[in-house]
Amino acid sequence: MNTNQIPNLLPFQGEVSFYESFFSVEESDVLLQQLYEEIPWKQEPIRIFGKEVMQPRLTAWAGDLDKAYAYSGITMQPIDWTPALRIIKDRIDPDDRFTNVLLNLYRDGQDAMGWHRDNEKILGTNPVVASVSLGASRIFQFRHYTDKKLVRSVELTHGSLLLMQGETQHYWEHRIPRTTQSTEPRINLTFRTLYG
Ligand SMILES: O=C(O)CCC(=O)C(=O)O
Ligand SMILES: [Fe+2]
Repeated sequence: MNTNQIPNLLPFQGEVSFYESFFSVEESDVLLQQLYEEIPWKQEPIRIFGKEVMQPRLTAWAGDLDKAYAYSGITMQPIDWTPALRIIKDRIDPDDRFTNVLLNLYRDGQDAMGWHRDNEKILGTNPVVASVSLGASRIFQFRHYTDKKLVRSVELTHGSLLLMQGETQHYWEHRIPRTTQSTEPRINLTFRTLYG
């Protein structure tokens, strides 16, 4: 992927590029519907400060079947690539660098994801994360890990691709805040490489 002409959304200490219409509207409509139906979406509990709470969204983990994914006190067992996932992966990852994808289904604006970094050891030192969004537009925010007042925002639209790389996961947290604006579902796919 050639990212040379794309501006960096972060001012320093990381690289984030955004491709608004990576997939056409027609293609995105079909992929959204297909993923909605073919993925075994589940609401999973996570542990936060020792307490078990349900995640405010549905999730799934797909790709390399040898690679379970452990985060926030849960371990997700992978499902195989589905037809829609293969179509998306072939388009964003022709060199076959990513081993797996984490899927999130935000049922409406009340579903969200809190501040976090994608910095699990298994992702290596400078993880490359490719994030595909389908369905309702949602605001995606970055905030600097030590200067929490330093925030950058981008609207993740239907068919968009956001690429996080370099030192991003060391210095910046990200989240999808709740909103009263959006009532339609949104599916997000974050492609990752798991080492080992
Ligand atoms: O839904 C999104 O755009 C963000 C997902 C995310 O940050 C993650 O899966 O780690
Ligand atoms: Fe993330």
